[in-house]
Amino acid sequence: MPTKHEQALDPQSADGATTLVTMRDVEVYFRLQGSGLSRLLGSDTGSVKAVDGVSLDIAKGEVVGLVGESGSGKSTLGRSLLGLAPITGGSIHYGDQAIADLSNRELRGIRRDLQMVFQDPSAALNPSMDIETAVGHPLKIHKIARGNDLRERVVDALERVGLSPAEQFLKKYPGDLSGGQKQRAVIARAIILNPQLLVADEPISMLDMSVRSKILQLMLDLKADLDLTYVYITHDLASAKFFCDRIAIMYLGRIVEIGTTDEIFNHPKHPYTKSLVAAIPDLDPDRAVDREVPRGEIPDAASPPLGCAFHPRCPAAFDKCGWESRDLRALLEAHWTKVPEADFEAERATIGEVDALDVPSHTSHVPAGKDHSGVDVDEVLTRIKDSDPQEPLWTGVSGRDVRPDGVDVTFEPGQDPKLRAAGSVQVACHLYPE
Ligand SMILES: Nc1ncnc2c1ncn2[C@@H]1O[C@H](COP(=O)(O)OP(=O)(O)OP(=O)(O)O)[C@@H](O)[C@H]1O
Repeated sequence: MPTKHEQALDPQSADGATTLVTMRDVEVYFRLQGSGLSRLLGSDTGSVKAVDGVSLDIAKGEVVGLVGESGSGKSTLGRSLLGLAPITGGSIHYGDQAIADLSNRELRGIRRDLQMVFQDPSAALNPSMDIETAVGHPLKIHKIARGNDLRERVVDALERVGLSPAEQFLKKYPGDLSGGQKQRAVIARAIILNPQLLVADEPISMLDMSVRSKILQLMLDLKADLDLTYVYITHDLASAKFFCDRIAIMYLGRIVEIGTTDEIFNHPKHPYTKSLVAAIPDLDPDRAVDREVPRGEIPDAASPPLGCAFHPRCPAAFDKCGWESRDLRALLEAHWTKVPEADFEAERATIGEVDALDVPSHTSHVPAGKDHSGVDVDEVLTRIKDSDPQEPLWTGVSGRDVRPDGVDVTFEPGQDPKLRAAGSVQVACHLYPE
């Protein structure tokens, strides 16, 4: 007879697996503080969309990877799952319980089932607490065991994570342990309450190369022994390949592609996924291939690009992708870093102040410099276009109106691609229309 709790966790998905966590349109927006004056005036200081409309089901027993560059929202999404980062939109259900609706007491109860392993084991362990106390702490907090029973459970957890013989570790302090041993102790603490799901946030990135795969192997062994489910957060696609059943590629708060590990590695669809897969270092120099690393850096999440957020860096971008004023400014500046000094001086004098292009818009005005006209500006724009006709920004230009004081450049409004099925993966990219 299943317990009430087990019944709650028993919505069967189509393929028969039990869905443990259901996320729908999850948003985690952080309000920007702004200056004291703007707060006083009540003006809108904007927000960072750390997670921006993520839907994801996690089946019991799965290892789901959240992969992306720094700032893509992986940690915030992982934290939101445990109620550590409050959601500002959408819903997260653990079984039939909506995480956002839980009281603090109920959340504490849920945290027996949902545990987190962090990146830095040194920061996760109190340096003045011995390992027995640290690993047994959750049992004490939840009033589950004490005395000999508690010690036995700690010994069992330490043995399970390979800190063996456990008795030799009980009275040690974190400072006595290596990085790998500390992370094993952190994992022991995370499993001691028999959780259902572990969110592991870059659990190996601060460890020596020599122990990284051992820790991942330990986690896989524990998964088999304890029937665990993992959410594995990493910027390192190679480790996700080893560890995950399914991988969600994140970019600026969104999932841009999700599929089985095999699909993601062997048939990546989103240009961002392709670039991440191509950027994995190849240990065999004879098999080295050209790397299609995305150009530029990940944009500011407080002011993401219009249209598809990846378009400014995308090698496959085209007219629909959402070109805008900031792309034009970036293009002008990139061009000016490449031309000879004299051309730069002349073009820079022809075009006036371009700061206004920093306001995101599909219409922009490129002003003429002092003693120059719109015709002169248009000539410069033509020269720039002719110098690199493959530049995808020009596919998005729907109008170039020459005015006396400059040129109005209008872009196709573009669209923000939704995540949708493309073959056996889901992908958010205009290259894969409905
Ligand atoms: N408490 C917060 N207040 C304001 N902004 C935040 C906060 N936490 C995260 N952010 C912002 O949200 C975005 C996503 O951050 P997050 O840490 O989730 O990304 P990440 O992919 O895990 O990156 P990293 O690997 O560097 O941790 C970033 O732009 C970050 O600056």
